[in-house]
Amino acid sequence: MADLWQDAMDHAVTAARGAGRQVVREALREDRKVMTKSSSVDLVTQTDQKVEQLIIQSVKEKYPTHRFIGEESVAAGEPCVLSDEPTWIIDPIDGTTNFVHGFPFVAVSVGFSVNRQIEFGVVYSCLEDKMFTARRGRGSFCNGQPLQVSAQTDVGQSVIATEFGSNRDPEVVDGIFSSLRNVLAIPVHGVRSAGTAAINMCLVASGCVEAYYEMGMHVWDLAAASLLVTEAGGVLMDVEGGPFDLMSRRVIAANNRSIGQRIAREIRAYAPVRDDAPAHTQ
Ligand SMILES: O=P(O)(O)O[C@H]1[C@H](O)[C@@H](O)[C@H](O)[C@H](O)[C@@H]1O
Ligand SMILES: [Mg+2]
Ligand SMILES: [Mg+2]
Repeated sequence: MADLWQDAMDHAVTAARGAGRQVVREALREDRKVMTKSSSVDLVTQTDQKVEQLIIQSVKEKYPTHRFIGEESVAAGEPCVLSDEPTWIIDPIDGTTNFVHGFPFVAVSVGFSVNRQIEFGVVYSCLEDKMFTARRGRGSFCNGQPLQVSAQTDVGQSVIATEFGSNRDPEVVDGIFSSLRNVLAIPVHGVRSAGTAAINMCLVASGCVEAYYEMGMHVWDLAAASLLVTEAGGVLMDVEGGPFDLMSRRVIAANNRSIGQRIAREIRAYAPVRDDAPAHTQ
């Protein structure tokens, strides 16, 4: 059967690869002017803004009725609304801190939802030149090769990915370290941070790490890569073990439910302001 969204997915792949190769990688050769958003450690550059505008413009020309949630557009005051309408969910640079410092994990992330369900996800890891793609019901791939989550069932034989985020509120930082301590003391083989939610989730999809958890990231960090995880056979859940909610800013992505639930028991959960809270949706 013909795939209704194949053209759109092809467009996302071309746009993400083009932006990653021609804009992000080129910008890494030059001085990067760094600006801040919500705090002094929440970074943004002109490259983030340029990539987002390039992708949105190219999509608008082809699909004038489609909607957008873009990280830098929301930062500039655009609403963050996930409706039933076809919506492109864009993180122009996932891993901006990495980008600023030349730490080599930087991704362009493009998710696409219809009826609040992710139809396809595209994550281009710019420096690794890896194109991660997933289409709902049709599997996950890296550079065209199928992906499968790890078969590990013993959490004690697992590697877990997480991030420290950009919230330096002492209570939030204490919670992060308390969770990290508990996870390490399970004990697991190790804990890793790629510096980007999207790449951490692609690592789960690739079978390199068994689970990734974080609180405080946003819908644009998760949208595309969430489908990579499930289409590779993994599961998504809330950090307290309940159903995953794309707008909640909380996630566990795991290779299977039992490892996900085991990690959930160790997390000191908090509730960040949701992406669909009124201040973000007007
Ligand atoms: O702002 P960008 O798009 O680089 O994304 C975020 C990461 O993806 C988070 O996992 C991570 O924890 C950081 O909060 C980071 O900001
Ligand atoms: Mg991001
Ligand atoms: Mg970003």
